[in-house]
Amino acid sequence: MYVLTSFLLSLVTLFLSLYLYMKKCHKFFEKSRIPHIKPHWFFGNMKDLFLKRKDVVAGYQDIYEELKHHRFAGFYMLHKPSIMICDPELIKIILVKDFSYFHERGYPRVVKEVEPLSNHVANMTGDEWKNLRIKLTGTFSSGKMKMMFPLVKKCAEGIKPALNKYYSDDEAFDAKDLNARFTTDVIGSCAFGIEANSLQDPDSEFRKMGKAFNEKRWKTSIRYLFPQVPVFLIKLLNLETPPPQMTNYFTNIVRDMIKYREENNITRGDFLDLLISMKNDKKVERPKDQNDDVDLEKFVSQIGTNYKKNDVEMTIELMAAQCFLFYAAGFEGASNTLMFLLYELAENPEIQNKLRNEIISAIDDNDGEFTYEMMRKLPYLEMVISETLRKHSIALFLIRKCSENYKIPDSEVVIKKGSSIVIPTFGLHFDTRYFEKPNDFYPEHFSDENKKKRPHYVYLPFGEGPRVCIAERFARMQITVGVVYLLKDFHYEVSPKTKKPLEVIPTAGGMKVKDGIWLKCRPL
Ligand code: HEM
Repeated sequence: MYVLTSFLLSLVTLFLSLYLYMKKCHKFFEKSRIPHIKPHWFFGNMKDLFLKRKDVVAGYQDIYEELKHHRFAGFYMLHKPSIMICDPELIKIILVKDFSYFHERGYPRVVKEVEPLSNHVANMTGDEWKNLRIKLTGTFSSGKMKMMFPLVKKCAEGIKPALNKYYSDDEAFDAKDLNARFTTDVIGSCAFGIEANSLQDPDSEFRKMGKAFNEKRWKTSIRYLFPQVPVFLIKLLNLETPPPQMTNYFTNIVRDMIKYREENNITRGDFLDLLISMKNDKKVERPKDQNDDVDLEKFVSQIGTNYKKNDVEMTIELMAAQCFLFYAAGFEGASNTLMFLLYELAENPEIQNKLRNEIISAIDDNDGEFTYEMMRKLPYLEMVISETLRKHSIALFLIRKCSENYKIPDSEVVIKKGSSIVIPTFGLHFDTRYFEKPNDFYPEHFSDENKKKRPHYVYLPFGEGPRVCIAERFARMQITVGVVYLLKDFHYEVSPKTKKPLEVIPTAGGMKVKDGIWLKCRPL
């Protein structure tokens, strides 16, 4: 009896302590005088999400719908307060003008000694990030993209033979798998300088390694939940991202490739070449490029001058990590955008036909050749890509961590150092104030006329400000080339195997579609 009473008393005390703690945390917005949604005492504003009554996308959309008429407002992830910025002008101030307060995303720290491949520019912070970002920004200029165009095109030539395997026996194919293999070949060629050949051989070693990395993203989620987990536990529980055998595999490719190129004086015009030239010319702080359309001066002024400018030593490990970036930060974005685009075209045959006509007549007018310059002459394709990136944005939201107490302009509210800021990409992309038909696939959202009508900073597929996606040009080029090669020889339709509605799950790497997207294709 005594044991039972003590047990019950302990339970009640525990529950009461938890209740009082949560209540105290949930006073934050009230005390700060920030408008917010009334929280549940335990779940905060995440009740439907935690009880799986709603998926993550729908859950966040509901929060945005409740908050969207405020310039900024608060919500609680369990006990943790987050501030959502809804006003486009304020979004601009936070992402660009007052960037120096918001230069971090608050990602879990990288332990360089045990996970050197994660030591890439997307994960870096402070001066380390600034110095490397300045150095790498020029490697994604239009001039450099023109150099990489033939490599991407060569990979895209593998799409036709890969698809030919599917239409012959009238079977549906998985658009997710096909585009993942194309993206893998592009990463192999442009970042690592190898022929990955995964379009023809789905079991190629390079594809298997990349696939394994993307499937292991749940480990990243654990690191988000426990950002300060000690190194010995990371090792003990195998939480290194990526795991050691993957680190060895990708680092060895880079090491061997650099040695081979240096010994044989070989250049290919790829990303690795650019890294090698940085390694060998330590004094060059930024890549020199006459053909550069990257405004580095503006970029440097945006990131602020209060940082220690230092040259970066390009070690093999650091170079390997930047090559791996194409997997870690770029893979899901590029391959998913192509997958969703194909799905939307299969669902919307009129759009598909209009797009194909544009592509085929541009190629015909150019003596049957698809060239880099032609990419600018495909306005409808650009609209279709932009609409795909709106409706199927890879990121549910952008995040920033406040690095110093920050007074929100035209308000009395001070955002405390360490607070999380959420910019609701998805919410903005589906807001009828900015996009007339948010739930449709409607490329006219991106006609010149409609673009002019919208405020800036409501369309954010690649983010904005100095921490914007470094590779937007590369990603757009890869997607454009991919779509040209997918459409010029084949027509796409939904099949009885196509799952509707699609089950989309946001993960640390981007949106994932459960069970793939099964389509039918027939040759033209
Ligand atoms: C369609 C394809 C892609 C999409 C939609 C996309 C989108 C994004 C977004 C939303 C961000 C966050 C921006 C912010 O916080 O403001 C980002 C960051 C980044 N992306 Fe991409 N991305 C794509 C492809 C790529 C590729 C191919 C690479 C390859 C190198 C890449 C490299 C990066 C890097 C390095 C960052 C972090 C930049 C920094 O912190 O300085 N992305 N991307």
